[in-house]
Amino acid sequence: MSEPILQCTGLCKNYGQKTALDNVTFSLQRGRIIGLLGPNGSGKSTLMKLANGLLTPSSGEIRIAGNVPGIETHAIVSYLPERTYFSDWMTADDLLNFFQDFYSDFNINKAADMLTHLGIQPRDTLKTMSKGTKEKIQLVVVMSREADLYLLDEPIGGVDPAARDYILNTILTNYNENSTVLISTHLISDIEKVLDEVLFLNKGQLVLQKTVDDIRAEYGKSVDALFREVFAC
Ligand SMILES: Nc1ncnc2c1ncn2[C@@H]1O[C@H](COP(=O)(O)OP(=O)(O)OP(=O)(O)O)[C@@H](O)[C@H]1O
Repeated sequence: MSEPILQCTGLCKNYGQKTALDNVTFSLQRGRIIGLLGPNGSGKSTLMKLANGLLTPSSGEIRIAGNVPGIETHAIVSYLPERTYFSDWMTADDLLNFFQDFYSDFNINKAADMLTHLGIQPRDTLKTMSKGTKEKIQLVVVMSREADLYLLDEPIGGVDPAARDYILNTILTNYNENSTVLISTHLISDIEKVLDEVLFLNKGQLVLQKTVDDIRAEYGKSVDALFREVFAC
């Protein structure tokens, strides 16, 4: 098997006394779309931030294509954070130019086409846009990079169901067979049709890593149904 695009070994992250990730070990291969699923506070965003080098592990390690997160990995990872970091005065056009300046793998024509398709005006500022529209723009720019690994932290939470389908198709059609997409979400039933594999996190521990096909074959259930059973309150 080829080198994993992402590998965690005994990964732990504490915030003071609070354990957010507890001895997490798994690896992800290239060419897969993977759902990172778990209840509130299970450690999904923490894992995404560690993969981006925004946090450092308390112990254990996380590697992207064999490297510790840093300058080399930023060049191959496209990250959609859980919260926007763009300024309100920026227009959609500004954002495209910003990405083009920052990332040599950014395909500005692809991004512009997607914005047109979504009916987003290039001269509108983020300040005047709805939450869902802002989310769409962010996802468009993140998916318009030719990255090896896309880390999407809650990409469709504020987007209406019709736009969700467009966005999922955008994800499917914009990644190539050597890339991997890791998506954290609570909207499992919307997203499971595009997933190859899922990771279930519970209280910072990895409790399941399986392909969607295996889940259907072994449990006779959808991922959504299995999630509701495993995490029933
Ligand atoms: N900056 C922080 N300081 C202290 N504790 C934190 C901090 N960030 C996260 N935590 C705690 O770490 C745990 C994991 O949080 P994290 O945000 O990774 O979970 P999550 O699975 O992304 O949750 P959600 O689905 O609600 O977004 C939670 O118990 C949370 O309260």
